[in-house]
Order: sequence, then structure tokens, then C-alpha cells
Amino acid sequence: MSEKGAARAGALLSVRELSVRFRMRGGREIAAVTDASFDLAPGECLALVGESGCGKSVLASALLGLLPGNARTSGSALLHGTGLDLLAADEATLARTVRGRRIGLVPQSPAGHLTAVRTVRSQLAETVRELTGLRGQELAAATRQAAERAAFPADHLDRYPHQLSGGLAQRAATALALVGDAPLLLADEPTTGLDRDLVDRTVDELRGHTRDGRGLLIITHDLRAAERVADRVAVMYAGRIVELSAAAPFFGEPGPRHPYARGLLEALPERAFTPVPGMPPELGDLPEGCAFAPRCVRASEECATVPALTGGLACHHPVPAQDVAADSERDRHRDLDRHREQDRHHEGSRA
Ligand SMILES: Nc1ncnc2c1ncn2[C@@H]1O[C@H](COP(=O)(O)OP(=O)(O)OP(=O)(O)O)[C@@H](O)[C@H]1O
Ligand code: NI
Repeated sequence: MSEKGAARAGALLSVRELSVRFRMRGGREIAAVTDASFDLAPGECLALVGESGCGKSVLASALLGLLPGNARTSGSALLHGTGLDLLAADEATLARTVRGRRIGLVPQSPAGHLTAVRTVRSQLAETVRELTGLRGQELAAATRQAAERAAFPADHLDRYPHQLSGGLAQRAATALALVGDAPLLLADEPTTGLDRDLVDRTVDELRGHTRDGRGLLIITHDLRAAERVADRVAVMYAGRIVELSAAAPFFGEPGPRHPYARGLLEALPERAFTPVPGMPPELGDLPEGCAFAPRCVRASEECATVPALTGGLACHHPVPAQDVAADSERDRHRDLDRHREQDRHHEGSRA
């Protein structure tokens, strides 16, 4: 998978060196996203994971043109079939042809995205009508189906957003995002506030969206959900993608190669249940080199420079490679010791 240079042929979405800076009062700058590059293939689900505040939602907002006025974006994000660079497109184009039509969004805080003064049914129906053109009985039925897809209970359809629990608001937002089967779905923490069964059901429904060559970019804290649905995983740390890997070797053997990604997995209750020590850095005050180095047991002088993302990894000391090297080094010493031992033994018996 190419990470730099030209967009990949046939990709649904090709993001290259996407960076987002927020200008703050006093000239301070927040480096929310730096040089993010990835492709999303038709039919593929990519999970974007990483600690709170690492830039995941900002990345998604940048793709949809939903950043506030103090944000500056650079790089490119080509959306297949539109000839559009999402980062260069004007607001009218994004509003008219991209958001909701080419790209569906499950927003991170659904309550704020639902219209306060209208019932869920009326909001869903409007979206269904807009995107499908259905009317009357057919529209009513399609609205109920849309709710059902996201496990939104039919008997709550006539409620207003403020009458919904967080989990129900989440499901209403997911239902809205699924209407119209946009070629690309961005789901930002779509399972917040849901219990495990509903998490599974929701991510399975989102995954189902990738049938027929559609794509899914799912942003989640929930590594179990990511493991359940993702084909590939992108791990973000302090605004950068530090590892981009196929999901099977990442969650299984040999496991992640970036020490941070490894730490994230080890923090899971069903694994070692030990959190990554320390705290992520302030994005307004990043260190010079690798931002993870201060928390990394493997850090050395090399880490004073930012490692480039090559072969899906941005690290001067990737884990298995070193472990394998360390193990073979240990084995070599053990063999040497054994040979010396044997030599001494032979010498002893000769004497
Ligand atoms: N409008 C803004 N102005 C200034 N800084 C912002 C703005 N929006 C986000 N940020 C900063 O950008 C960084 C990345 O935020 P983002 O919301 O993308 O994190 P995240 O990875 O989605 O976290 P979470 O998992 O908590 O949702 C944070 O440091 C945040 O404070
Ligand atoms: Ni977020």
C-alpha cells in the first residue's frame, strides 16, 4: 500500500499528507493532524484508533469540510467518482453533493447533530425523501426500515432528541447516516453509550454497508469493535498515523509493531490490562522528534527525529523486529555459553 505520492488507482478515498492546524489566540498553533496518508479501497473497512485528543475527529471533520474557521488544512483527499479533492472543494459543493450523498457521517456527538425541534421520525423521513425520492406510504415504510437498520426502536420514533438517552441518540444518528447508502461512510465513535450486544449489532450493520464496494472509515476507542469489523487499522498518536496494518496480524500474530500500538492492545482488560504509562503530549506543544518517545521504553537518540511512515510503520524501534533480533542475540549467547561449557567439559575430561 502506497503511503506517499500519487493517489492509489481504484481507491474510494486517497488521503495524502493531510495536516490540520488550529490558530489560537496569541499566535499559538495546535497541530491536530500531521501528514496523515492512507487509502480506502472499495468494500474495505478501516478503523482509526488512538487515545482521546489524538486528532481522529479532526481528521474526519477535515474530510467533510466541517472544521471551524480557525483551522488551516493542507494535503489532499481524493474522493473516487467525483474528481473532487475534498480538502480543496468549496462549501457549496461539499454541502450539495458530498455530505450525506457521497459520504455519510455518524457524528461523534449525535445529540448536537439532530434537530432539536423535530421528532426522529420527521428527521429520518426528510432524509429518506431527499435521498430516495419516496413519498406517502412508501416513505413511511422506508423511514421505519431506516430506524430498524440502526436498531432504533419504532415506538420511540415520535420522540424529540432531548427525550432520547445517549445510546438512542447514537442510534438515531446512525440511522440517518445509513440512509441513501453513500459510497463512503465515516462513523466517529458510533458505539458510545451502547452496551456490548448493541455495539456488536451496530458495527455489524455498519460493516454490512461495505457490501457492493462501499467503504467504511470507523473511528473508535473500542478496540474490540475495531477487531470485529476492520480489514485494516490505522493507529494515531499525537496527530500522526504511526501504524497502518492489516487487522488480522495486528490483533492476532505477530501483533502491532509500533510500541504505542502494542501498548494500546496490552491495555485491554482481556490482555495484560496495563495502561500505557504517562500521558500523550499537548498538540499545541509537541516535542521535536517522535512524540511517543517520552513514553517509550525503546526510545533512543534516534527518536530525536520524527520517524517517517514507511511500510505502514513510523517508528525507529518497531517491536517484533527488535524482539526477534534480541531473541536471536540471546539465543546466540546461549549457544556460545553452551559451547564454551561443552569445551570446558571436554578440556576437563581430556586433562
Ligand atoms: N476547534 C478547535 N480549536 C482548537 N483545537 C481543537 C479544535 N477542535 C479540536 N481541537 C484539538 O485538536 C486535537 C484533536 O482533537 P480530536 O477531537 O480530533 O481528538 P479525537 O482523537 O477525536 O479524541 P476523542 O477520542 O476524545 O474524540 C485536540 O487536542 C483538540 O483539543
Ligand atoms: Ni473524536
